[in-house]
Amino acid sequence: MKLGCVADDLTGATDLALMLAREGLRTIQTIGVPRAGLDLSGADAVVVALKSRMVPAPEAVAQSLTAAEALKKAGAQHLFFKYCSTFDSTDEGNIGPVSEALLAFTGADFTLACSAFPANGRTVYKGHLFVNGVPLHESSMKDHPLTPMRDSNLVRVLQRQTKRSVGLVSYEDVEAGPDAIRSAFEREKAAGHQIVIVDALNDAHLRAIGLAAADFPLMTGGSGVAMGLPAAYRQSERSTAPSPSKGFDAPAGRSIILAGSCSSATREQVKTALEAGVPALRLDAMELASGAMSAKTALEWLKTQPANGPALIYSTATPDEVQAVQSKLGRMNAGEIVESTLAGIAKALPALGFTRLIVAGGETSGAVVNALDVDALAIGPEIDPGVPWTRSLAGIDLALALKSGNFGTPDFFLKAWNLLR
Ligand SMILES: Nc1ncnc2c1ncn2[C@@H]1O[C@H](COP(=O)(O)OP(=O)(O)OP(=O)(O)O)[C@@H](O)[C@H]1O
Ligand SMILES: O=C(O)[C@@H](O)C(=O)CO
Repeated sequence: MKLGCVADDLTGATDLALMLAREGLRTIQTIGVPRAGLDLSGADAVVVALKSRMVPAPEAVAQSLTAAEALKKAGAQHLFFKYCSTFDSTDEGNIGPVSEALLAFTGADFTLACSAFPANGRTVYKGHLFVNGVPLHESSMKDHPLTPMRDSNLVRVLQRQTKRSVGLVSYEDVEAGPDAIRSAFEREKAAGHQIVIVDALNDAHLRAIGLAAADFPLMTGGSGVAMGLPAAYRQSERSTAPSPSKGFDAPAGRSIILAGSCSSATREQVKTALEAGVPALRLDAMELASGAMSAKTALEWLKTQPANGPALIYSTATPDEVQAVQSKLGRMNAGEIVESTLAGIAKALPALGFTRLIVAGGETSGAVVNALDVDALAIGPEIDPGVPWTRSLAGIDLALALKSGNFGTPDFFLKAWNLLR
C-alpha cells in the first residue's frame, strides 16, 4: 500500500478517498481502524475515518496513533493526516497535537500543512485561509457550533496548537513549481521550522505541491493537497492510472436524507429540498432535550411518508437558533443530543426498507454510520467536489452519501439520487 491516511472525521475521509480514487489510486475507506480480516491487499490507499476532530487532544492523538500503527502494519509507505479544509480546530487542538504525534511516529522531522481546496472555494494566500474569497474569520465558519474559527492566519492558528515551530511556504514559491517548493522546504527547515503552512490558490499549485512532497513520510492537510500524489507515485513507478470503475449500482430500497449540519451550505440545501416539496421533519433540539420529541416520534412520522421518494429529517438551524440552544444546553451537550437522536433514527432505517442515505455533516455522519455498523466503504462517483456516493463493503448493504457540512450545491439533496442505478 502506497498511502495510509488518518482522517479526523468521516465526511473528511470520504472527501479524501474520492480525491485519491478520482486521481487513480485504488482506495478503500474504513470507519475506524480496519477490522481484522478486511482484505486491503488490492488497495493503493486506505483512508481510516476517525471521529477525532472534537475529542480532547490526548484522545485524538491516541486514536490517530492507533490508526497509523494499523496502516503501517498493513504496509503503508507514507502517511497522510486529513483534517478539514476550513482548519476546524481550537487552540487546544487537534491539528497541532496529532501532527506532532504522527511526525514522531514516522520519525520525520518535517511536514507540511495545506488545507486549500479550490474546487470548494478554499484557498490559502500568505498563510491566510479564504473561504469563497472571504477570510476564514469572516466566513460562516466564525459561527461553527463546535469549532468557531476566528483567525484566518493559519501560521498563527497552528502555532497556538503545537510546540513545533511553524513556518510558511508562500505563493511565490508554489507558483514557481515543484523544484522551487522543494527549495522552500529546505529553507524553512534550515530556519528551524518543522511544520510549514503552504499556500495554494488553484489545482496546478496543489499538483506541484504533491510532486514536491510525495516522498514525505507524513503529509497533512485537506483532500486538495493529496491531488498530486497519485500522479507523483505513478511517475516514480512508471505506471499508468487504473481505469476508473464503471457505473454505480445501489441496493434497491427507500431513500432518506438525515441532516445534522447547520452550515450555510446545508441550510441552503435543506431550504431547496423544502421548496421542492420533499416531505420533511424538523428536529427541535430543545424538544429533544425535554423528551417532547425523540427518535421514536421521528420514526412514527417516517412510517407515514410516501415510499417512492426521499424523506428529509433535519436539525439544521440558523447560527442564532444554535446559539440559543447551546446557551441553555451547553455546546457539546446540545450536539450530543441531536447526534444521538439521528443515530437512533438511523439504526431503525434498514428494518423499514431504507438502503439509500444522504447524511449531512461530519459529526452527524460519524454518529449515523456507527449506528448502522458500517465499517468499510467502496468509493463511487462524485456528486459534487468532495462528496461521492459510497457503498458499504460488509454488513448491511447500503448506498451512502456522506456530505461535509459546507460542501455541495443548493440542489445537492435533489440531484444526488440521479447517479444511482
Ligand atoms: N439545532 C441544533 N442545535 C444545536 N446543535 C446542533 C443542532 N443541529 C445540529 N447540531 C449539532 O451541530 C453539530 C454539527 O456538526 P456536523 O459535523 O454534523 O456538521 P458540520 O460541522 O456542518 O459538518 P462538517 O464537520 O462536515 O463540516 C453536530 O454535533 C450536531 O449534533
Ligand atoms: O475538508 C473538508 O472541508 C471536508 O472534507 C471536511 O473535513 C468537513 O468535515
